[in-house]
Amino acid sequence: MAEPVLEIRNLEKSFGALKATDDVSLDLRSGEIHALIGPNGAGKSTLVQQIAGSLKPDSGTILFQGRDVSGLDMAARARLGMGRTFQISSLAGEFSALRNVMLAVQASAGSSFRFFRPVMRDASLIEPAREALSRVGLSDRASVPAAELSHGERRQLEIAIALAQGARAFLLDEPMAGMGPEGSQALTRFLDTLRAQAPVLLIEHDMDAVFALADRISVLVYGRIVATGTVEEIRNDPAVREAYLGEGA
Ligand SMILES: Nc1ncnc2c1ncn2[C@@H]1O[C@H](COP(=O)(O)OP(=O)(O)OP(=O)(O)O)[C@@H](O)[C@H]1O
Repeated sequence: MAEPVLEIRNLEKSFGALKATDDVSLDLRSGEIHALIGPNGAGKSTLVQQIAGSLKPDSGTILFQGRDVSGLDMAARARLGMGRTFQISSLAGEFSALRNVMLAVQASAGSSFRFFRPVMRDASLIEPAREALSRVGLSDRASVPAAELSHGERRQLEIAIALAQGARAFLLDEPMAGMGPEGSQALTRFLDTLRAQAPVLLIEHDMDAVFALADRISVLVYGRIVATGTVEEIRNDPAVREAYLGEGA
């Protein structure tokens, strides 16, 4: 079995009397999509924020590529290769897809010494940016302004940026949000190819996407993981059906 890239051990987080994260342990292995599902308020966002480093756990450990990152802030974790795309996009809409990647690569490389060099003529930025667009299948959209890309293509562009910045694993928090059925299906096809480049911890309400993509699913209910297993195991788990999926799921 593949080595875990990300390992969460015995994580705890309370808000007053509410245990939002209750002794959560899970891992993300190389080459897999591991989906985290659960009803509204189960604690998915709280867990993602702790993994990304924007919220401090009360106790527990987070290992990334074997290294304890529990004490590191979000920027430090991102520098180690924890990629995260946000529900609110930070793309510059008027700039081309290629330029968005180049600017991000320049920013993450610490660009002050390049201050006077026009970004679009900087060969050291063009190649990695083109390579990143190719890795997400956006090569033929390189010159299109980000604002003119479809919702799903913008997600792909955000992932290209994270890859260009050295992402080794992804935390994707509801990537299908706000998409129609066609967009979701196209993004599902893309995410299916992404696992070969970097494993994905996928938080998603769209169960068609989860069942189509997940190698494993963990089910969170009231802050606790009640089951982890394959799609088949989770579909057939009586406790999961009762707690979450409901009748006829
Ligand atoms: N900063 C906070 N202060 C107090 N309570 C909070 C805070 N953040 C989250 N909670 C509570 O913790 C619980 C888990 O919330 P969280 O947003 O993590 O759930 P979720 O599974 O992401 O829900 P959704 O699917 O609706 O996004 C909820 O009861 C929520 O009200």
